[in-house]
Amino acid sequence: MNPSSSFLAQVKDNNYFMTQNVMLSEKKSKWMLAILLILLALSTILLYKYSTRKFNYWKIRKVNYVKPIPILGSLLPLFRLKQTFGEWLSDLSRQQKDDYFGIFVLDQPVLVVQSPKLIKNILQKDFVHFQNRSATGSKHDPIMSNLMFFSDNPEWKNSRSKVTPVFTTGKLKLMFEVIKKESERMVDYIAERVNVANVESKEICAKYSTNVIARCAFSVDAQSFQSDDAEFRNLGRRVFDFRYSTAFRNLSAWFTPNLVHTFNISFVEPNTSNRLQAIFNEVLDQRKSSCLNKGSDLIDIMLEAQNKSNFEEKYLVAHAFQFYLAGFETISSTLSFTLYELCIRPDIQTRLRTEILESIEKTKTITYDEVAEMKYLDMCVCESLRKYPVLPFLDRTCSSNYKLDDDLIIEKGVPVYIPLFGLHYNPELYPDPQKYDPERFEDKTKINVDCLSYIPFGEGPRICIGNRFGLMGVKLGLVAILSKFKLEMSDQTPIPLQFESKSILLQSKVGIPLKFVPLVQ
Ligand code: HEM
Repeated sequence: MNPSSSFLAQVKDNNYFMTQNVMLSEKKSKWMLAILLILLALSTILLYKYSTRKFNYWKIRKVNYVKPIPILGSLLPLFRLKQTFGEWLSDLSRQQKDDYFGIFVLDQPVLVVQSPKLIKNILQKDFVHFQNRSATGSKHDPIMSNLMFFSDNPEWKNSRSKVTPVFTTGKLKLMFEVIKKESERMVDYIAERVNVANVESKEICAKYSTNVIARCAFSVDAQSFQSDDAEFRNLGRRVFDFRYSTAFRNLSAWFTPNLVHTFNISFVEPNTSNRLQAIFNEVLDQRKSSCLNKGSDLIDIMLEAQNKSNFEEKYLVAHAFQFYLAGFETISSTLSFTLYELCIRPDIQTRLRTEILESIEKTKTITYDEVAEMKYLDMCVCESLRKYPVLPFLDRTCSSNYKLDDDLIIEKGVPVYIPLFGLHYNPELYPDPQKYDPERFEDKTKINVDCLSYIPFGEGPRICIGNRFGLMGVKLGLVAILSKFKLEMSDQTPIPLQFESKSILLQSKVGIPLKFVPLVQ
């Protein structure tokens, strides 16, 4: 055979084998693709079946409910990030006229109770069935799992009884002086920014509340007014910023408690949490080895409690942590929302300032008792907390079957949400609810008598433990600011105010820019 024809035969053979191979691998790929598609279809069907398996829950019980979709349940509007969870629940309350209705948080049936009478039963009268929240902290995280907010009975009851003595009137009076000093620092800081348009008042309030909490819970001077980069303030920014990862952590605590435990999703990002713990441990060690500051702050009060009873150190850290988490954003938001309303309602601002200045004029100083006696100040703060309840919904889990009314038994394990924001904006309870009107609280004896319609701090045995401390921080901040400055709107002061949809707490989307004008020019 001539060499060129043998070469041609070889090439032909090779081509033949190559074509065979290509055909074989094409066949293989097609099979693989088919198997993949079948697996995908099967898992989609399984996922669909699994995520919708409880979707008849409310129908069977003849409870009106918000139609769910697979995987997201009733939460689709929230994923569009147009509203906060509190506003969404409030809208639902307006649409659903019944005393209660069902929703699905992903695949979990949840009962939303909006009748003030039934709310009173759940939070107070029949508390024994609703002692725990549905929100949770990861059980693998020694701090989060021991936060009072997230703990279940009996641990909760034990912590609550240990921490309650921190907030007696005597102790609050001691903390009053510490807070007053911080309010004076805030005034000095504002004095350097007067007559300037669009000063970010929310940031000023956050610096103030950070200093207050750092002093009262950690005995640390946070120095937030000295530097924009102060460590404590930065840690606070990271806990409540508007990043998607923060939203994921926060929302998981309420909406996917099982995943929180399985994947150890911490409410606070681990770096921030570790740093706060390290600071607190340092302070604790210093305090144990010194005899300074006895009895004036949370650490001393808790060390005292530890000496009296068996109080493990991990609880001390968790309580200081709790103080920081629960206290700093709530105080700064309530204070800044009040500044916002006062700047757009100069008549209310003037009336409040008159009360404050008259009170200071009498004694030339500000005392705990005087602040407690300022009636209009109290009315304004109450109205701020009605319009801006920082935690816009409450949650409980039913711990044993409970007869809600003649038509429904709430089963053990079902979460119950109370749409606090919706309640506070119900026009039947609060006519013209968008209006900022402190007169609603002229006579507080009429509020919450037979039912619960005003609950910015929650209610019942799990009511906010720091409510008097929080009110003191907000009121002292207002007294300090209004006795020195007039508040005016700036071109960027948002009207109406929009809330940040990625935050579980009520926060303004764009901060609260306004102008401070000195009273004495
Ligand atoms: C204006 C300020 C504040 C507001 C509006 C506020 C609001 C709330 C609300 C709505 C709850 C849930 C209550 C419930 O489920 O019934 C709560 C719980 C709690 N708050 Fe506050 N809070 C404020 C300040 C504070 C401060 C300053 C502290 C700490 C020092 C604090 C510590 C707590 C704790 C530990 C709980 C959980 C109580 C428990 O489960 O027994 N709060 N707060």
